[in-house]
Amino acid sequence: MFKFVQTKINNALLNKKCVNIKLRLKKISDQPSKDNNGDSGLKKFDEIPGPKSYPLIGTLYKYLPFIGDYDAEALDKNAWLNWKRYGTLVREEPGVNVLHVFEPDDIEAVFRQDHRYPARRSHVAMQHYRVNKPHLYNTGGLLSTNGPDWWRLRSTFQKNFTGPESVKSHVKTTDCVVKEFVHWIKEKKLSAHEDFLFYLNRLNLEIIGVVAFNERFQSFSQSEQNSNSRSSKTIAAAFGSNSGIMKLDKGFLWKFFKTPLYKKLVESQDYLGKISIEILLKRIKFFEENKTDSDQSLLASFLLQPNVDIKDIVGMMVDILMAAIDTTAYTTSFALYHISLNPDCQEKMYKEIVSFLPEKNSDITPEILSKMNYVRSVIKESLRLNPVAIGVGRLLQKDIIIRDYLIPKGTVVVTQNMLASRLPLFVKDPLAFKPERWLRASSNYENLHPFLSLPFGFGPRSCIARRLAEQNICITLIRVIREFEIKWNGGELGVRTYLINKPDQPVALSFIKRSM
Ligand code: HEM
Repeated sequence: MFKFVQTKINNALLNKKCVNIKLRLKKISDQPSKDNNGDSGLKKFDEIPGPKSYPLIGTLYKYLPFIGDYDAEALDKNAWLNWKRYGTLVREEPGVNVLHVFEPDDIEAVFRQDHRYPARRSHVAMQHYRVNKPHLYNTGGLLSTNGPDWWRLRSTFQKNFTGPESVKSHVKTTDCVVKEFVHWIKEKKLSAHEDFLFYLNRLNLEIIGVVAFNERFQSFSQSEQNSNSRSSKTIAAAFGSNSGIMKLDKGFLWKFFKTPLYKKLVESQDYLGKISIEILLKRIKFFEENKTDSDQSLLASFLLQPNVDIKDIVGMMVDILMAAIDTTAYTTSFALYHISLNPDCQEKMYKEIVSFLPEKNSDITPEILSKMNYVRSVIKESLRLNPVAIGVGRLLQKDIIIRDYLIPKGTVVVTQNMLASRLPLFVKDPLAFKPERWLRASSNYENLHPFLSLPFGFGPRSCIARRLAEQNICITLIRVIREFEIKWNGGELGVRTYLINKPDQPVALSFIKRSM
């Protein structure tokens, strides 16, 4: 239904928007120029259209049940209402000044004017928790820290994540884990309406366990499926941390007393901290007794780095557990959803995979991965329609100019990439799943705006593990489609936003074994 209404309104808006976009393509200067009277000639932030704001509560009433028509867990739908009602730039004041930016040219302008230490206003309560534990943490961690402290962390750990050789070195171990997973699906005989997300979470815990820490959680074993097991509690603690972040960021009561949501965050962070320290001590002991080059994990590379602070490593380990499991499991869920609903795409994928892996058990190598163009375009297309983040958030470190408006330092800018990626103004037939639009060699290639789909963010603050995450998803899809034909058993899959976009109903799939 939502899809239908969206398409109708999109079409009605299309002509108007095309005229607007041509009229307003103006060059953006870095600094506001002032005339002799000191008047910059720029419009004020308050003049940007948006819902009415009241003293003290700002626009928070829009999120209240019965009174407001925004839903704190449906940010994609709020974005849609904002775009429909107010246009390309929308001002909101739910406690802080927020600017929603919808068009790719404007999104580009935001990033082009970003500070050298791009900042986000998120994970505020988690930062509060960590800085109050100075025996364990030096900072709030990479996710929540801003300014020079953030850069110190980022530059310490970046090369371990992003170096092409380092990423490739994880292909073999990841493939081993995924092969086991595929074997497990064959044995398990999943029922048609079971939620496959439950198992994708386990798979991604297992993958990040070996890649990041050289640690197997054995989360598919009988005992680990128990809700009290280490795997189950780690997955729950990662979700428990992530799911409260957005609401805690909006609120402030937790600063004065421990609200139930803050308590949940504390419990989850306590658990992730405990697990990280146990693994860290185990690795340090291992290195004392063995040669270090037998361990290719990220943690080994952190420990081998000169002058690295052990408390920064603990923070990084907890951030990895928080950032790796849900994001990758949700992205894989949406990719499987789209593939299963588009049999032609599935067949093309299968043909490409078989051409590189003629035997089911043939090894996946970095060279093979680099040649799987169609599979990679499937991932891009799925992330266009279903990015885990609705867009990218930035806390402005200086005044910037967008479309003749002066946007003051301190404003939270949210780029609305998910919504923009679903508008016919920027993409042909936007709600259709067409991986070919990403393939230069295809007649259906579209030269999409480079700032339209940004599932991993942009610039120096973008996802530190992008290559690793893409590689993990690619290996998972290759192994699943090589082994099974998949079918979708559910309805239209939407999202609920708990910081990131989670499937709003069970990921219900059938797996039909392929004969060869
Ligand atoms: C499909 C999977 C993933 C997606 C879509 C994703 C997406 C994102 C996005 C949108 C950001 C914010 C970027 C920005 O502000 O410009 C981010 C940041 C981050 N991601 Fe990922 N991510 C994924 C997987 C992972 C994994 C597997 C890890 C860890 C192993 C990870 C660790 C991080 C960290 C630590 C940051 C904060 C970086 C910083 O602030 O400097 N992510 N990710």
